[in-house]
Amino acid sequence: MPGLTTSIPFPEDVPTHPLLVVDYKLIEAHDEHELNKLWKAATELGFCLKNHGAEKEVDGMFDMGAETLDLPLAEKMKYEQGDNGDSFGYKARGTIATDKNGTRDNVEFLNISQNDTLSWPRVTHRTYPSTVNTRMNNTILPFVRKSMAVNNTFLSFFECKLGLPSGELTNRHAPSELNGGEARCIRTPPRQTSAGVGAHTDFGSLAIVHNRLGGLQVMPPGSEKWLYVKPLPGHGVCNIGDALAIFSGGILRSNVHRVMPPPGEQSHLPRYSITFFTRPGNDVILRSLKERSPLIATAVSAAPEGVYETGSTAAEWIARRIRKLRIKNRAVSRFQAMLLII
Ligand SMILES: O=C(O)CCC(=O)C(=O)O
Ligand SMILES: [Fe+2]
Repeated sequence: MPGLTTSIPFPEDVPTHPLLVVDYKLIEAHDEHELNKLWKAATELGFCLKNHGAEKEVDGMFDMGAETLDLPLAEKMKYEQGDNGDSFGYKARGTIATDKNGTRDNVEFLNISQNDTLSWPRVTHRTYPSTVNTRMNNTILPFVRKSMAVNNTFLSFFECKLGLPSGELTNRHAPSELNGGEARCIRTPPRQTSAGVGAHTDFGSLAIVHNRLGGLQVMPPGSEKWLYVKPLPGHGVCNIGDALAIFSGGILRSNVHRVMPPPGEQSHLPRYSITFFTRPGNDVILRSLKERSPLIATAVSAAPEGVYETGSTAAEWIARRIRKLRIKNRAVSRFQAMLLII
């Protein structure tokens, strides 16, 4: 079980940022102290989640991810996401940029759509390698369902705290609609020296990241310093994405994070992570819900004009962000720029 390797401990001497730990069992029990902690974390820097109930499913996802990413490259390339802004499928190494200079990444992704998982064996968006298909019912579906339930609980809670009518957030994430929600496995080869995933905020609404090795880093607000998040066994790391930041007029914070090689001796191991992303329905317009909540209206009025009015649907927003990352698209635009100069 490659993702489960804990034989080399996280080093003691690297700077870490201790995220707040939220206990999902207490959230389900409406424990006031825990709910306050969740709200604080969601409006500041994200949090670690324990007792999420998907521990067994997460282990299965690490196995499924490793089995799939171990397939021959030619087989995986049949499912490559391409340069048009699609996320689902396989992302080969070296296809996206990790910084402004266009430095190529060194990670592979396997992205499995929430819609495809729920409609399996009917194809909603695309097909997947055989190692995914054989695990769809017994591994991926239970993982996706449990992760959706956790995120849905959070969305309902945020609705309430933001003073939104019930359903304003959850209905924008209806599983029956086409959406960009996905389960992701990332693999970084051992002994890397540069970023695996460059600094970013997540495109969608909520992400739960599970990892066994270090590598995930956050930049706390008001700081210029990257700090590792030390993986805690059985815990997920929850991040708010851009869509929730926009809906809430910035009250919910999408935090900046990146993936670096695991620290110290852990860098000798391949690194796997498993993430579930909840994203709004494809046709949902990304704009603040200021008409639906006085609290959000106040937050928006204090922000520069128009920052929470993207004019984009969730599908356009995500596709644009992914297209921009793909090296090929950058190469084309540099070439076009050259033609313009000549
Ligand atoms: O691998 C990780 O720890 C985080 C991955 C991540 O941030 C992402 O896929 O958006
Ligand atoms: Fe991320």
